[in-house]
Amino acid sequence: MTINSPIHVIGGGLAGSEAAWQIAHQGVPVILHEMRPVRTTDAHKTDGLAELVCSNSFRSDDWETNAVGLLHEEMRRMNSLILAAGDRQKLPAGGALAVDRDAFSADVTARLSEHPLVTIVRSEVAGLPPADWDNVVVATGPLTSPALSEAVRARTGEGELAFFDAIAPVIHLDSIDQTIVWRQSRYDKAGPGGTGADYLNCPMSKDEYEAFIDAMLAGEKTVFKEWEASTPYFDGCLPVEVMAERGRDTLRFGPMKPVGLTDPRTGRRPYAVVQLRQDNAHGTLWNMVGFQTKLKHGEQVRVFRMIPGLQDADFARLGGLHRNTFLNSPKLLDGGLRLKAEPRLRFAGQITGVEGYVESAAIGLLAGRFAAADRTGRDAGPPPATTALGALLAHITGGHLLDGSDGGSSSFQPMNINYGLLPPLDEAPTTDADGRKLKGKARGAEKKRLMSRRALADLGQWIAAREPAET
Ligand SMILES: Cc1cc2nc3c(=O)[nH]c(=O)nc-3n(C[C@H](O)[C@H](O)[C@H](O)COP(=O)(O)OP(=O)(O)OC[C@H]3O[C@@H](n4cnc5c(N)ncnc54)[C@H](O)[C@@H]3O)c2cc1C
Repeated sequence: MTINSPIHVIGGGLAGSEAAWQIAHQGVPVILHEMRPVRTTDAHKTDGLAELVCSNSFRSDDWETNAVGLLHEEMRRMNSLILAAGDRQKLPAGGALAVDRDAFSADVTARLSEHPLVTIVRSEVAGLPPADWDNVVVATGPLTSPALSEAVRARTGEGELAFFDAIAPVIHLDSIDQTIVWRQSRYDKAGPGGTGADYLNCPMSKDEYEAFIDAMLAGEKTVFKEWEASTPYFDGCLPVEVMAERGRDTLRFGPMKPVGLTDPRTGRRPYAVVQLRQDNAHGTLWNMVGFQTKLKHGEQVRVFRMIPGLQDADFARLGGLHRNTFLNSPKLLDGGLRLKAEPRLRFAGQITGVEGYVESAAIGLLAGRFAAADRTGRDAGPPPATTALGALLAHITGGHLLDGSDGGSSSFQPMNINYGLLPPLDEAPTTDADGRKLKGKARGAEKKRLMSRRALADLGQWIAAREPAET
């Protein structure tokens, strides 16, 4: 293969469009295969590239104190098509970046159609790509066509490609009240790789438990979309409120069972327990074990803050349950997003286990650059882990802790970008720029500011070392 042999990108959504753009921008020809309008998904309505299937918002555009805003800024500095089109087609939306969805999709479609190195083919890739496609980016999204998802599942192994996400909330460690929770594994069992004190435990008295069950039963839930409802709940993925509906004690004998745990404050076993398990290698994020839920987001915050120790919880991710095709990426993909078992196939977008328009496009950006670098022999390398781009990549390719100790084969579930994915600062700030002592929210905001500045400085150096022309 020569530098003029095309790279194939499958799927012209947020990730595939960005990947194709990045590849072409590196001077490599690219063929973008999009199945719409020949075939479509249950959510898409048009034949436009990068169609936004639901909200028209890319969320906060504040790069200083919001992680998705930081990701926007990093992508702008990396010549992102999705961010440039978003900026061109933006609508007034306060601090958020919201776009005119039709104009945005038309803009992306036009830029790619006009690019001399991009060819757009409107057809489904209905199985693994032909053997002579040596460099492929698969960006077919949460609603990948059945023929291709079956082929990927056959290649990756049963159980390594999920068709539903069952997301339990994830909480920032520094918002958990350490005077109430304690570290202990059930019966102090160390298990493989554990210490016997691997979980954070939130104890509940009988009254607290009863009030919690009442709140959960009364809480407003989201409903499945019509096409999602035909798929039944999977074993082990029952929403916590559905379990509560089956009997007031079901949770106390299920995920909230207190057996093998002793509250050091009382010396006794509590009436019920909510367990939190470490979610990332940095140890900054903890997920609520067994708490996948369809409670509305506002209700989750209200109800879950009733749990002792979580009264001030800052949620990095709230729970949910959706149709969603995604890989067990930390196990299957290498650091360059290639399938370890078949490195010609690289994955991008939501199918890699990131969540959201911007995150999907961000992984498309990296996959496109990595694919082009393979072709040209230039060093793409991963962006520093201190950047939002690098942190997201690190999370899906290994930073998330794969955990089998609760009996599940994988606890990997889709993730939005958040500051908990970035390595903590060497030293947390105690004073502001004027030397005033920082407390509470102001301290948290200053921490984010410092992490954002570190990210952009590190990204700048990384870009300068690789692409002097772009600095
Ligand atoms: C119903 C729904 C609502 C969502 N709402 C939001 C939201 O409001 N905000 C948010 O941030 N995120 C939302 N998401 C999550 C997610 O960020 C988006 O789905 C996002 O579009 C994912 O980007 P992607 O490029 O990975 O996939 P997509 O944008 O879905 O792109 C995949 C493309 O691949 C094509 N394709 C699929 N299979 C094949 C094949 N075999 N051959 C050729 N082409 C193929 C599809 O037609 C599609 O164009 C939602 C997801 C769903 C399913």
